[in-house]
Amino acid sequence: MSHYAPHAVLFDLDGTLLDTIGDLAEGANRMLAELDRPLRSQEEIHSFVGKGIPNLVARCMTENARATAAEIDHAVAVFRRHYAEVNGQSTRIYPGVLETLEALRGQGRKLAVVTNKAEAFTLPLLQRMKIDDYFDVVVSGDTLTVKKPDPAVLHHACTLLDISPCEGLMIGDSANDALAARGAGMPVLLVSYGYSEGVPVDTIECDGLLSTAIEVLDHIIPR
Ligand SMILES: O=C(O)COP(=O)(O)O
Ligand SMILES: [Mg+2]
Repeated sequence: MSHYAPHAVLFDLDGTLLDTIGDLAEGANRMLAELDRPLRSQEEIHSFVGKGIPNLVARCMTENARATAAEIDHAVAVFRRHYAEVNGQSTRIYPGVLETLEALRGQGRKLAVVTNKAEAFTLPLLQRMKIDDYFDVVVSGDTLTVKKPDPAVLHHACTLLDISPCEGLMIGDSANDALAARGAGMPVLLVSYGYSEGVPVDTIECDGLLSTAIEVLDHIIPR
């Protein structure tokens, strides 16, 4: 097992820190119902999460169906209205996450969230789940004009954290996290319980798999 001594640990949000699928599915199906489109199963929506809200909405509208670009743009606005109402309602913190954040903080490491979720939903959700105080830096899906897997979001987070990418450790759940970290030159561990767009997580190139968040601590040299 590889061991790291990171100055900062950067976490993905959906599927890594928080189980948000119930609220994402509720927001998506309220949108589809309002637009008179066929509803989607939670399993389908699970495989659509990972590349941000516009991508989730586009996939809900176009997979085995047709929609114009204008219809998708309108659907994004409808989704955002519904998701704002349900964001956090059925969201749960994954087992071991609070203990892990506490331990890392206790070791004096900086913590960050780097998510593809839009900022308007990220900050209220962190507050609602009472985990916002753990994080020194939050980079959301629309903080820059690009999202994960573009490494620019990790470079941006590192600038705000005042570290170089090799002094960070990324914890994520999908190829978007792994590719962003690889591109930035940052080690990356993936949790096996999250949302990986229907791709088996053990087929994604990374530095190690975690079956619960607390296993992050096994990869870190204590100080
Ligand atoms: O909003 C998404 O599609 C995924 O968000 P995440 O980057 O926190 O997993
Ligand atoms: Mg994720």
